[in-house]
Amino acid sequence: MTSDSAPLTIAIDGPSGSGKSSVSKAVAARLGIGYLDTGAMYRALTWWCLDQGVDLADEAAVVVAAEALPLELSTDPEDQRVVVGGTDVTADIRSTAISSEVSKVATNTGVRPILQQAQRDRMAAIAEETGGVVAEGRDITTVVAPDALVRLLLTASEEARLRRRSAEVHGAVDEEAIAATRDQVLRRDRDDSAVSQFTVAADGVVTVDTSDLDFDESVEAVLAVVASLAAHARG
Ligand SMILES: Nc1ncnc2c1ncn2[C@@H]1O[C@H](COP(=O)(O)OP(=O)(O)O)[C@@H](O)[C@H]1O
Ligand SMILES: Nc1ccn([C@H]2C[C@H](O)[C@@H](COP(=O)(O)OP(=O)(O)O)O2)c(=O)n1
Repeated sequence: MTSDSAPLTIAIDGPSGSGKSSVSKAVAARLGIGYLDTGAMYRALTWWCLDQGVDLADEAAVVVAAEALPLELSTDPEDQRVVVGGTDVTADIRSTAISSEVSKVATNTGVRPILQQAQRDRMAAIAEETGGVVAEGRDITTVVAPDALVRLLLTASEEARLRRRSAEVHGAVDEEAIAATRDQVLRRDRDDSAVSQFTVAADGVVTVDTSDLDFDESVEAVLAVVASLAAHARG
């Protein structure tokens, strides 16, 4: 925590497979504060559009859907739940089907400000409720929360990110599994880079490269940066 009143706001960006979601959840749990998965919001909107028969190429229609998105998103880092229009889509939004389409929504420039404002509102509510928030995504350190106390870019080599996502999605890291993972990691990051800067740390953003760190070491590395910046803020 910083001073008694100021909430501990932590923004973490990075490419696919860098460990943002899992490390952010572990950090939030260790600090006893809430968690916001902004990627889940883009994924939930993608799922909602497909469920409602909205053409993802019809940018105006997707904006209308974004404004009416009936999204319930858990903020408990240890109990992540995503519900859209009463349907639990926690698992569905992580499917390859959604991963292969989500960039169409994420690169919709009419959608972004709607979700970015919703993310700011949710961050403020979570911080108020729990004393702080860890929010992760692609543009949190640069657009959504550029004034966050802690701003981190979590990155890793392409090889490490492909291996991690392949193990997670396919349960294997052989050549075939890695090849099947390339689109949802490397192609998606290329598409996403068109609307967010998350490959190079912006001014004031600390880079944590997890290429050669295991999961626990990654969590400890992030917690060390948080402790250092929080102490500095206390003066
Ligand atoms: N440093 C690490 N070493 C090994 N595996 C990791 C590491 N960080 C995350 N993982 C694993 O890699 C996979 C992808 O992590 P995730 O948090 O979903 O990444 P992102 O949210 O950046 O796409 C998950 O199965 C996660 O447990
Ligand atoms: N703040 C954010 C968060 C995610 N996105 C986009 C980029 C991604 O392709 C999708 C899904 O994000 P998600 O964090 O779930 O993706 P990864 O877990 O990093 O693979 O949404 C974004 O544009 N801005």
